[in-house]
Amino acid sequence: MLLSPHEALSKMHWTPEHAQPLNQWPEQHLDVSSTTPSPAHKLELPPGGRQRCHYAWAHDDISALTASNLLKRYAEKYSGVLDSPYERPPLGGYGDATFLNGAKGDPESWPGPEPPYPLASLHEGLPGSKPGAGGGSGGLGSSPVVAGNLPEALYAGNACGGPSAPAEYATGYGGGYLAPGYCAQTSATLAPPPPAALLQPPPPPPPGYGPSAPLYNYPAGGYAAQPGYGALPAPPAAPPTPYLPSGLAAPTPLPAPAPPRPAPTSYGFQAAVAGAEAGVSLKRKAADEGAEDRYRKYVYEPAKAPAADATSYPAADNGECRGNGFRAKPPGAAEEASGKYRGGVPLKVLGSSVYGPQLEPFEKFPERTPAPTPRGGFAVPSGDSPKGVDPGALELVTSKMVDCGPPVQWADVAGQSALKAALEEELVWPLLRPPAYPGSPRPPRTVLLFGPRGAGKALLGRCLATQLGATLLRLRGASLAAPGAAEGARLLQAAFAAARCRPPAVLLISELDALLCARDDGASAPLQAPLLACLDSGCGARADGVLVVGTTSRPAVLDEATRRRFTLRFYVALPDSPARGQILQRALAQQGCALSERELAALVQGTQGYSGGELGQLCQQAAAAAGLPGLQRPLSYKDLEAALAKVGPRASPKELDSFVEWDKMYGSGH
Ligand SMILES: Nc1ncnc2c1ncn2[C@@H]1O[C@H](COP(=O)(O)OP(=O)(O)OP(=O)(O)O)[C@@H](O)[C@H]1O
Ligand SMILES: [Mg+2]
Repeated sequence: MLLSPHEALSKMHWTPEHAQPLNQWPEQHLDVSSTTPSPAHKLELPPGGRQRCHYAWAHDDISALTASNLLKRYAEKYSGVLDSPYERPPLGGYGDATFLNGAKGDPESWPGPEPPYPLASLHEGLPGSKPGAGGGSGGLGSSPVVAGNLPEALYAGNACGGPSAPAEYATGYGGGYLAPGYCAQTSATLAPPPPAALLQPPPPPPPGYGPSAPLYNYPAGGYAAQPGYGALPAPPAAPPTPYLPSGLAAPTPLPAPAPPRPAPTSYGFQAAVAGAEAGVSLKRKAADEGAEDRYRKYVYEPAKAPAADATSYPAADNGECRGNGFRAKPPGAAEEASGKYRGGVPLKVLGSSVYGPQLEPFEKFPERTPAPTPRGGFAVPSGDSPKGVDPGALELVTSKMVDCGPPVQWADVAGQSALKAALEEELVWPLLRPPAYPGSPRPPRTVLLFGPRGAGKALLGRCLATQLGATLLRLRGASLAAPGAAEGARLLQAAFAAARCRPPAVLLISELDALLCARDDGASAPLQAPLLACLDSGCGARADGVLVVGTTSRPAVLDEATRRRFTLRFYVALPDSPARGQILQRALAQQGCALSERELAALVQGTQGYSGGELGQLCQQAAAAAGLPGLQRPLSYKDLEAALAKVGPRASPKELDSFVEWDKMYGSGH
């Protein structure tokens, strides 16, 4: 029987409007009853050869039933094409062979690699390939025959007119796996909506044909962008992976995890948006957080007797000037200090674990490069007597007020980590650092330390002098006020003058409030005006190399004028438990007493609210009660227990609250 598709169709649903597309089809006469192709057929083979065309040659005699089935099959195929209600590409674009077995028959180059599909349809044997199911596709694929034979059935459901992924593989194929030609989008601008038949839900994939075992073996990138799809971005080429079928694009690799963002610190955003003031407080907060670690490594060792030589703080300064009129510690000061304190018992020997980890020696303060040229006339002592200053008072100050005690390192101050960090960063470093540029803001020259009595304010003042390598001059407000207003003013002026003559110098004025208190007779504080005048002249614009440290346990006495003269105002709080443990250890070691860890912990517990000074008094009281040092026995815990009854904390909770309040209002915070 010799039939051509054209003839077959003409017997089925041939109508004149179908003539045009069908006329474009190459005539293919198939001798379905013959076992060999006719010479005409051989001539009509496309140049690609047999493998390419996949003609369904009949190699054996076939029965009438088979011939009928074949006829029906081709007829349905063509009718499926013709019955498709919506627009589709010209049939010639697909080539005749396309409708036969998916092979290309048209001479135009097809954008994509050779479909490696075998003759046997992949849909055969699949439940979804039954006639009528359509594999979820419409158009060309709506014909059960076509859908059963042609992988192009998948293309038909694409609203863009191009190939698309089936819905059940949308997640697997839809994103980065699909080549541009898949055009998974259903753009209304590109094509009219598919008919209702096309919206049929696709049949579920058979077992084993999930996204992980894809039936559709489209090679990645095998479908180049179709005309009009150019706007679609090409998905990244996925590397093939051994566990995927060949030709299937591997999942798009996840983007490399972003590097962990540094944990947000108190610096940065908040400081930037909240302005300079917030920045300062946040900076302190950060210092607070970091300070504990920074100072934990300091050794807290018992101090030895004052140096035999009184040159720890050289009264006559011949050293070079550094930075803002201050210089680093005198050469060898750090070594000298460590040498002096080396004989002490480190905390890790005596201390218990409750007092922190093992401590290491304090790092030396980093050496600063000397300023290229000394600044101002205070860099090198002039040797001239300051004008307008009583020479007798000056002599008195020089002989009596210059402190020649041992240097005090940061490690010698127990606890107060945040405060030490703030002092170092806001005072010591700016003073030692050369000015960034001519006319840059001057570092602070005045600092007020306020807090309960014995909290260590004077100790910190001495420490500042050590860190700055400065001459230390000490004044007591009560001592200045005692001889009378005139004498007190004279001494005050002489002290400031002496400090200016010996730069760098730290002028430590303890009990500052005594200079500001109103007299008993009701008259205003006679020394306040001289003090303010000295602060203005001694720390004024032209005064380099002098730092004034005022301390008070009554900050409320300071009026605003005095308060303003102190650029920085820091609260020196009572020592916390670890700091109390360190102070007690140091004091007890001097008495030759070593408590057990449990006893020390109990003592620390029992001395809550004690200042450093009171802890020292407690140990002295215990020693005195035990008759030491005449009694040749070590101090015991019982002695200290007995002393606890006699030496108690002086600062009341109400007083402590007032410090906190004042700090909130006027303090620099740390
Ligand atoms: N944190 C501390 N670490 C070590 N010793 C301390 C500490 N605090 C206080 N002391 C000791 O306590 C004693 C009193 O300290 P200091 O004179 O510095 O206190 P103060 O705050 O100036 O007291 P006042 O208000 O009475 O002048 C000193 O011997 C000091 O060594
Ligand atoms: Mg003091």
